[in-house]
Amino acid sequence: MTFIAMCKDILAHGFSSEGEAVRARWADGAPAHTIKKFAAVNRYDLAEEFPILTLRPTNLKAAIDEILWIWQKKSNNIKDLNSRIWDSWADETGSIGKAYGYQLAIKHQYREGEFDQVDRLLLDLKENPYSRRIIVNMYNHADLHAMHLYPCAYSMTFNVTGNRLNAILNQRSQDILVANNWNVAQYAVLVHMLAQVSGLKAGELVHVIADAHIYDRHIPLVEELINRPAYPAPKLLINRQVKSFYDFTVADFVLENYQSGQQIKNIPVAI
Ligand SMILES: Nc1nc(=O)c2c([nH]1)NC[C@@H]1CN(c3ccc(C(=O)N[C@@H](CCC(=O)O)C(=O)O)cc3)CN21
Ligand SMILES: O=c1ccn([C@H]2C[C@H](O)[C@@H](COP(=O)(O)O)O2)c(=O)[nH]1
Repeated sequence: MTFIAMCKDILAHGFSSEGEAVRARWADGAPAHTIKKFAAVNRYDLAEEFPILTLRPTNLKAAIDEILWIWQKKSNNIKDLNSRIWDSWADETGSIGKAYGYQLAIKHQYREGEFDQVDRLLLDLKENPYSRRIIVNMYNHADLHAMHLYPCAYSMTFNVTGNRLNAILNQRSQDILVANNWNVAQYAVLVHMLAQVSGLKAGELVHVIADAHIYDRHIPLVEELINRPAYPAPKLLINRQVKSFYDFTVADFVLENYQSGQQIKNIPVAI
């Protein structure tokens, strides 16, 4: 299983940041050190199975809500998000700065007219699916100074092979325990959504993680987690009536037979 193999690799061969100056902090102010691996590359065949972790539950509804917040609502304000996961990075107005959804709402001039990056993507998938130029990129240097946290999952490259929509998710940094299951499941759902509204089938998701890390306080939790039994992948059911990307809601997704281990309660999140 991909997650277990990656964690074993990081735990056994990871490089420790002890002794280095690190940015992230624990709630008590202590530096949040990690052990990390450079460039974890994981492939998920979405035609084969839905890649959601079964060692512990993932709140898929909340993960989809966040992906819709970024890609569909194109919002950077936690008032438009139904979970509290971004609270620590929001200012008094609820904004997380010019990050994620803010970037996807910006309109750009193309030869075909003015579009934001999501509308540009939807147009390409319908009209020019075999293009090798279908990229969505949120890592905008001009605005980094105004982002409360630099985008972690920052770009997607789409590539259609036959009738299959494949995608590479580029992530510069990942908190493996808190966010790997979350990011993989939500981007897998995004590929399914885009495929459905473009008359395509979901193909492969390739997740490239430049800095794949386990925080020091997560090490015993990960060691326990990866020794649990895994269960067969559940089935993701999607409302096939939805024809427009902008019509999807969290209610259009149902996980059938999601069997998993116990939740790990109160995982500390480095800020
Ligand atoms: N250190 C760190 N790790 C992260 O994963 C992370 C950040 N910082 N900063 C910004 C966002 C916030 N992210 C988060 C934060 C918390 C959860 C989390 O607690 N998820 C729970 C339940 C969430 C819920 O039900 O509302 C889960 O079960 O997955 C997920 C993603 C991902 N990102
Ligand atoms: O979608 C996300 C958002 C954030 N993260 C993690 C990765 C890092 O642990 C922190 C960000 O700290 P940096 O020092 O900016 O790398 O947030 C994630 O895994 N997934």
